[in-house]
Amino acid sequence: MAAEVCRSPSLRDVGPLQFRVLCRVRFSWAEVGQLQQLPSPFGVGHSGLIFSVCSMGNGTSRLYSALAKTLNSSAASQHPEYLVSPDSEHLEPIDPKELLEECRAVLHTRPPRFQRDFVDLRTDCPSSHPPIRVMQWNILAQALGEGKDNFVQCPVEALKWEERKCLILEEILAYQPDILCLQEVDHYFDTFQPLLSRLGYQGTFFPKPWSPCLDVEHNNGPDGCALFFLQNRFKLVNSANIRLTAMTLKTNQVAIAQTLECKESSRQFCIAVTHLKARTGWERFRSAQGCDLLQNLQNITQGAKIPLIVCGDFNAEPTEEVYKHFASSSLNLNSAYKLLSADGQSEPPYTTWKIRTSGECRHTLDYIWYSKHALSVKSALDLLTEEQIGPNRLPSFNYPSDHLSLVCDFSFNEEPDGLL
Ligand SMILES: NC(=O)C1=CN([C@@H]2O[C@H](COP(=O)(O)OP(=O)(O)OC[C@H]3O[C@@H](n4cnc5c(N)ncnc54)[C@H](OP(=O)(O)O)[C@@H]3O)[C@@H](O)[C@H]2O)C=CC1
Ligand SMILES: [Mg+2]
Repeated sequence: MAAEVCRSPSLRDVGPLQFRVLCRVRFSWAEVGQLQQLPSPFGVGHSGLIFSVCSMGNGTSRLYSALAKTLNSSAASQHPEYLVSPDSEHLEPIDPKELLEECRAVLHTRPPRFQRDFVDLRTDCPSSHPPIRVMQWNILAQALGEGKDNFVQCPVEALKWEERKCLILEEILAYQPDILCLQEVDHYFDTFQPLLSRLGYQGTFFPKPWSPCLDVEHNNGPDGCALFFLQNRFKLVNSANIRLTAMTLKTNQVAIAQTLECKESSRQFCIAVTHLKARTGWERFRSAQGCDLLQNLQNITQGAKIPLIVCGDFNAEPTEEVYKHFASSSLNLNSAYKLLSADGQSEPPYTTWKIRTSGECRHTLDYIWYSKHALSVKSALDLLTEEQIGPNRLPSFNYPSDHLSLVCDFSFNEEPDGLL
């Protein structure tokens, strides 16, 4: 194996502002065998890529250094390279405004951002503490967008990572969520973890065990779920990386669940992110994965004693069984985006809209579930209109993913005892 440290500027990858230290690792298939013996924080993708599956930071950097020393340095190879954890300890904080300006400079040839507004949902529940802003977003894995998804009306130039990542960052910087729940992240270590840590977030990544990204030539590693929270607002109480099961079988889908404590109020809550199995024909499988996730969340919230927020691309319309399991769970959950409808009972008409070879795919698949007695939704970001999305649908030069971001502001209800 050969390990080398390379330095590269930030946003372009990524611009002149920042300076990054990255560790680049190359290893042979023989070494992949050795890597399989490693303890759980590390995993090996089936194309021979190494990745860490635990929360990043100093601990992982140290683990990585230890790993590098255990491998035989004579066995250099021509096998795929993968960028492992950058050492975020040495990274300077970034001013979000400066990063936004850098993103806009990269995007100067693109059409302007779509305007989306927060809808005030007026709860009669005043809170003395600032709301908790949660963003749910399937950001579209770069390898899947370029190699698998077949977005037939989307020009390949619109998918260029150097610009698309700026559109993703711009969306995050525009809404400044306190908590960010992402799916299809295949640029965690080289983009989101280093940049978001410099914006004050603590991140965790859990890749899919057999990510379809690894089948794509020139992939950037596996895709998975990522969860980020602002360190100045929350303290991590505990964290669980969950590989979902279906009828007791281990599946390729994952979730992250973390218990956080608000620094202002000392109130605790659990936040979870997941991405369930896609495609028609897999409805029962998704339902079983949902049941497994609910069971895990029952245990983590001590039988619903701790308020819960679950964000996900469920790959299921509201008519599906998995949706009904969540809606009728003893965890007492409601789906936040229903509150945007006139009667508060209907999900939005779409959260994803794309054109594949099979035709137009317009579906409601993404949700933010919350403990309806313990939490209130103060406001929610409205969705893009059909006109904004345009005739070629998503992704596009204006919007980086085939899924829309969902953003909600939550507050704790005053007297949740016994009502969770
Ligand atoms: N070697 C092995 O033993 C195994 C390998 N694998 C690999 O994993 C892949 C499947 O993984 P799995 O996690 O089950 O994947 P999923 O079926 O859940 O889908 C993977 C991704 O494909 C996107 N997708 C959904 N519908 C379509 C479509 N019609 N066309 C193109 N893309 C679509 C989904 O995006 P969205 O959620 O946005 O809809 C999703 O991110 C296999 O193709 C294989 O490569 C899997 C298991 C075992
Ligand atoms: Mg997708």
